[in-house]
Amino acid sequence: MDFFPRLFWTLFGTASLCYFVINVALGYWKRRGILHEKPKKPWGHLKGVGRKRHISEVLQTIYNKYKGQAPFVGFYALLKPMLLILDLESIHYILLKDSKYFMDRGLYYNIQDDYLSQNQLQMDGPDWQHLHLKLKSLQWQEKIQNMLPALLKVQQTFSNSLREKVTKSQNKLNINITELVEGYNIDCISSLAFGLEGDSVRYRNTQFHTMCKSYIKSNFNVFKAYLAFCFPSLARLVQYYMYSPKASQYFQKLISDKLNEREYQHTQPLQYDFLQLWCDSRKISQRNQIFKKLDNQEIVGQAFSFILAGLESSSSTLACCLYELALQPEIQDKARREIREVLSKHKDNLNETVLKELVYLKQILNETLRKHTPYPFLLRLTTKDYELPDSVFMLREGNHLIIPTSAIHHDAMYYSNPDKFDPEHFHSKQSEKRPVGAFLPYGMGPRACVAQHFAQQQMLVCLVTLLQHYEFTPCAETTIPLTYDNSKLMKKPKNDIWLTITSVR
Ligand code: HEM
Repeated sequence: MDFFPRLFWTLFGTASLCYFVINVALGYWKRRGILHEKPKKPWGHLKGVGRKRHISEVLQTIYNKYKGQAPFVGFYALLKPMLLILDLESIHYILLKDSKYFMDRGLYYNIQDDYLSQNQLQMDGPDWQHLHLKLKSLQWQEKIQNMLPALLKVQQTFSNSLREKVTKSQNKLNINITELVEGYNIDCISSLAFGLEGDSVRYRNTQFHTMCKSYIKSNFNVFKAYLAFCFPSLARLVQYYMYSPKASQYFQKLISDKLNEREYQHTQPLQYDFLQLWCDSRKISQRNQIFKKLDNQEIVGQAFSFILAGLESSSSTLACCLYELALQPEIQDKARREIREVLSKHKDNLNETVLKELVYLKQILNETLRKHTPYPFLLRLTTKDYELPDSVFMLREGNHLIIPTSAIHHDAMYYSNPDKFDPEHFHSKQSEKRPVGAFLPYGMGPRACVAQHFAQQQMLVCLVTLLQHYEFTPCAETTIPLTYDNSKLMKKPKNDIWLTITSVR
């Protein structure tokens, strides 16, 4: 056959096959008779996401359109059918009561070829359960209080360096808040999880800092990552990996050196930290055969989860919080008054009791997590066919579920005037009235955030340090209103937040 007819039939055949595959894939909810949002070919419902729209906008639009009509509604992430859960009762069953059917997230991980993916956030099935049991046996949630001194040591360095910087500029300067709080969080991670002290206000370009910002491989491609999410077994077969081998090697070597220092040279840190907890666990587990000891690789994965799960979420929350306080000085003043009163009651000794008594500051933090929910949705995979109680609705094995936390946090049924930043939303009288599941910034159930208490402590300590001594106001570089970076799944400000910082007495 001549070249042109052959080319024509090849193109025609490929186009027909694509058309067929797209039609079959995007007809899934129709074939199952499930209420669904009509998809646009071939994007499903993701048209413009990543460029013009943030994923949370799409989820909120579908949530607002269908809530009250059914417990869930079907939609498509490109060709992948997904279910958006619409009511709090179903959420309660999925995350908590019947969580055994929804223990997985269905994210891609590859223990053999991508060591850093061996972390609690990404792993599923027996791999996750095995690690989860080992970590649970360490009772680390209970031990987090013992780590406050280590956290306060980081805070002290941060506070001293910042004071020096502000004093040098005649007590007032325009500052990149995003960088400032991110630096504080990196110092917390490097010190508590990797045993490496940092001082980000003075030294920003350390190797640790660079690796925290560049752990994704340089030729990362969103489309390939999407394919790995849809076809994980195939992706493992072709040894697909996401993390930069350089970052992987760096974190592995760092942890292995630090573990050697602590285990064989017996260099105990002055303050108890996560690395010491993992280190000690190896001695305990040698005696207790029920739980096998954590190996180096698992410790690297745990330490890395501080960066993967904790860095952007905490940094974005702190930056958004200071932005909101700069726009509403009366709320900022009230927070400062509370911090000063509580601290002076405890002779300026920042401790667990002080953090407990900072009721209004916690309202502010919760309001930030509500309005700027860093993880705008939770993800679950149905691992067994499941009928929602008292209904005719069936979730099939393999269905991916999305719980739209950000949309729920903006639902006027649960929060009056939801677009306004108002810490009174979390006044105890308001919170008590709210149903379970209406505030889920850290998720809920067995796969909820493992570090919720630690993250809250870390953010409160930072806010106390900043608000006690400084006032924050908008400056010429402040972008108002704040918009989110559409290219991220997380809700993270698009532009760095700049504010004027002024020393106050
Ligand atoms: C503002 C701060 C933070 C927020 C809002 C946050 C939120 C979340 C959310 C929503 C999840 C998923 C929950 C679910 O699916 O039900 C999660 C999981 C997780 N978070 Fe956090 N997180 C924060 C900070 C941290 C920090 C500092 C760490 C450090 C270790 C951390 C470690 C993890 C891990 C390991 C998981 C996976 C748990 C599992 O699947 O077993 N998070 N977090």
